[in-house]
Amino acid sequence: MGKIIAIANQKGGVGKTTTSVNLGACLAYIGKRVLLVDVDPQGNATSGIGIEKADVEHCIYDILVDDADVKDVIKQTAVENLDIIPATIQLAGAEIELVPTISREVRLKRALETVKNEYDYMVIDCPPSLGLLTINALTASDAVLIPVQCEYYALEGLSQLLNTVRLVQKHLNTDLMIEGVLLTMLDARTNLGIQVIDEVKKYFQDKVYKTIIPRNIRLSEAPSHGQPIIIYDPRSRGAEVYLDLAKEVVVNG
Ligand SMILES: Nc1ncnc2c1ncn2[C@@H]1O[C@H](COP(=O)(O)OP(=O)(O)OP(=O)(O)O)[C@@H](O)[C@H]1O
Repeated sequence: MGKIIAIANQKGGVGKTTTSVNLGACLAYIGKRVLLVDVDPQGNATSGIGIEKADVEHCIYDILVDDADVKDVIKQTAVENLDIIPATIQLAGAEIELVPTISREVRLKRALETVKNEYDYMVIDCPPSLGLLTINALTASDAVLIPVQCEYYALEGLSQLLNTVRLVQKHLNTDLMIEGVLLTMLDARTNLGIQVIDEVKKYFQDKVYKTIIPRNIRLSEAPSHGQPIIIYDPRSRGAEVYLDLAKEVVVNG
């Protein structure tokens, strides 16, 4: 049975999509069968892995709102072992359209269960909010990975996220675990980065991944080429660290 990991933090621009795409691609690179699930209406994971929006006939919206069969929505990517459930801007309406529907929080869970045996890992890219889309992702997942950007106020807003995780654990998904906290966009030239690392480790202790993602220009260029870093520039520091993260995720079980 595949492990489902939600990449979540309601703060914008902390590295959720970069981590979803590159963790997914690196897990695939080391031979795991991976499904990337784009639950962000911005659809950046979809375009970042090289899927043209114009080529997307069905997307995650059809699964969540119209009960479409997951198998009809999954697309292969150019990366071996890596499939995707794409998102388009149509998904922006789902947050509101789902409100009056039956079992609105468990729709993604039920859908992913139908293909869970076909993958070793499913990685869900969440939107920057704690609405119904993120709740669906947390309800469907075995674990949540929280990217935290190495900047001032890094911990700000995390108590809201942790509160949402606790509510989901209590009411919707008792099995949900905190997979780990990932420090992202570290600028090693500043003392600030080191202070943030200390602060986050004090708070989350052994939940913080050993792998820390530095700021790396190649990581920010790769999405515009529709490629994960492991394909775009396999020798870059960015490729190295996301491969380290994939291995850490596998070792953690
Ligand atoms: N390690 C890194 N080094 C350099 N640039 C990065 C790195 N990680 C992310 N970025 C860039 O920072 C921006 C925000 O990253 P990303 O889109 O992954 O964040 P996000 O949390 O998914 O954002 P949103 O909340 O909008 O969904 C992007 O332009 C991305 O290319």
